[in-house]
Amino acid sequence: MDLMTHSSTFLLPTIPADQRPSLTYALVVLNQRLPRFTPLLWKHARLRLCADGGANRVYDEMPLLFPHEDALDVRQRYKPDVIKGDMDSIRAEVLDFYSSLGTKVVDESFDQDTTDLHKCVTFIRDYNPDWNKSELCVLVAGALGGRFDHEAGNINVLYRFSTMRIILLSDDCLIYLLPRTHRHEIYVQSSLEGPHCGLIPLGMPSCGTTTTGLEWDLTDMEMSFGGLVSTSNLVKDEKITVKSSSDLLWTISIRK
Ligand SMILES: Nc1ncnc2c1ncn2[C@@H]1O[C@H](COP(=O)(O)OP(=O)(O)OP(=O)(O)O)[C@@H](O)[C@H]1O
Ligand SMILES: Cc1ncc(C[n+]2csc(CCO)c2C)c(N)n1
Repeated sequence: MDLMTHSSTFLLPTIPADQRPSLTYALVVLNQRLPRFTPLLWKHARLRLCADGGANRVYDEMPLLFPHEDALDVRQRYKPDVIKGDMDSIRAEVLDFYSSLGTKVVDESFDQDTTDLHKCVTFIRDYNPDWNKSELCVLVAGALGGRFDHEAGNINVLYRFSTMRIILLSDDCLIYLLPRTHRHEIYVQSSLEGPHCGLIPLGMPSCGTTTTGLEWDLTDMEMSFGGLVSTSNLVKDEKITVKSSSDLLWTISIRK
């Protein structure tokens, strides 16, 4: 079984040259209060998208993160490459502003069956055939801590695109999928994340999950909703390992 390694180095100001693995980041900004570290994610990303009303957030809230700078300067500096969605939330002035700066606008108002995040992930997946898909990582800002139907839709995107690396982020925590096809090593950036963490068997039970590096490790344990779900667990070691018979969600808190 192949190994997949994970590390939240995108939360560091500069990504160490020896980071495991070296990833190409794309950022999707959703229509939720911008996490405070959004400018950092923006800097690391090679492609920046706003999902529909996410563009309002960049327009309204990026200047608030730089209170000593002129708002227009900040808006021009943080220009999304793409705005994609069904366009029922973006304000006309925001659309005009970014269109005039050259942002690509993809209006998919005809599709009322997939979410704006889903539409953005499709764009990223198909964007550059030269990008190695296993090294592509989608960071999603503002994915958690809001309306529960949206949160569930955002988590569903992890399952719909289970072969892509996608990380849902809020100010408080991050979530990603650990596919059952791999064994996993998670290198914890302990100055930035932890100690609280969880392993959640959403969608399907796990017949057997084994971990190392946690306060409450699992040894070939069954997990399911209605049965065992590992919440309020704690990171013990710098390296966590996980092997499971089913896909699991991994979540870890982000330090304030
Ligand atoms: N409160 C929220 N919590 C979590 N994610 C959100 C929230 N609001 C929006 N999002 C995410 O941002 C994306 C864009 O938001 P936007 O408000 O433009 O979507 P929408 O489909 O128009 O929403 P609505 O259901 O209100 O019509 C959504 O697809 C969703 O992924
Ligand atoms: C069974 C079912 N439930 C809800 C929706 C609504 N919906 C889901 S995604 C989306 C687009 C949001 O930008 C909308 C309106 C649907 N189509 N099918």
